Amino acid sequence: MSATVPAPALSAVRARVGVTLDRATGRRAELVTFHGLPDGAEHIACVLPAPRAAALAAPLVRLHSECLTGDVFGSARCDCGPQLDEALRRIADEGGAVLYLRQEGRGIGLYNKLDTYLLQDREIDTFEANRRIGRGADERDYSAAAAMLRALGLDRIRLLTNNPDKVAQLRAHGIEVEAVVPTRVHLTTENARYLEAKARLGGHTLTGHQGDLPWN
Ligand SMILES: Nc1nc2c(ncn2[C@@H]2O[C@H](COP(=O)(O)OP(=O)(O)OP(=O)(O)O)[C@@H](O)[C@H]2O)c(=O)[nH]1
Ligand SMILES: [Zn+2]
Repeated sequence: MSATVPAPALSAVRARVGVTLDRATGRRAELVTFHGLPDGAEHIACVLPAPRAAALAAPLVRLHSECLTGDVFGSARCDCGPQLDEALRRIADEGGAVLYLRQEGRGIGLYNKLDTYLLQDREIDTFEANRRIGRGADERDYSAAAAMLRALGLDRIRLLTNNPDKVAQLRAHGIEVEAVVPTRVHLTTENARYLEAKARLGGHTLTGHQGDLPWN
């Protein structure tokens, strides 16, 4: 009689690798990989343990959508680089996780995003530019993020975001978002048009800014 090999559990943790994060004040973290994520992409979690004083609050979580231009090269066209730094620092202070989601260009991919930048250079906003190349304004789906949170045992969280769609999608997947914590508004002259489009067309609630926002 042959033994039955159990099918691997859907979306389980594959490996936890210890690293020191210079970007988050030298704190130790774990980079976590997964088996069986619903979209098959190589999403990764960066888990930071809670310091003792913060251990009672629900963990603080950021779903960070990949932005190679902003995260790696520091492009000033968007606010992704400063948002990633802010998230790592705050989560290092409070305990939680950054899920680094491979959803470049709000799901359209890097080359397509760079094509839309050429359109944006002709005064077309970031959402319309996606549509002009035949793609959705925002194609992101957070079911993999929900599966990662579940595999990490993080079913009850505080979510660091200004994007209501992330909250709605996680809740629809059964993640208890106990509180929504706004990220700072990293406004510069170069990214002002991008942020204005997020607030006006993307439904983002940009409130965490000291002083008036130019589009209010
Ligand atoms: N298509 C497209 N994608 C962009 C552009 N600028 C940034 N992105 C992508 O947008 C994603 C970040 O999304 P945002 O809308 O800035 O912020 P968010 O993550 O939805 O919301 P927050 O949680 O509040 O930060 C990343 O995947 C970036 O690659 C752009 O001009 N066009
Ligand atoms: Zn960006």
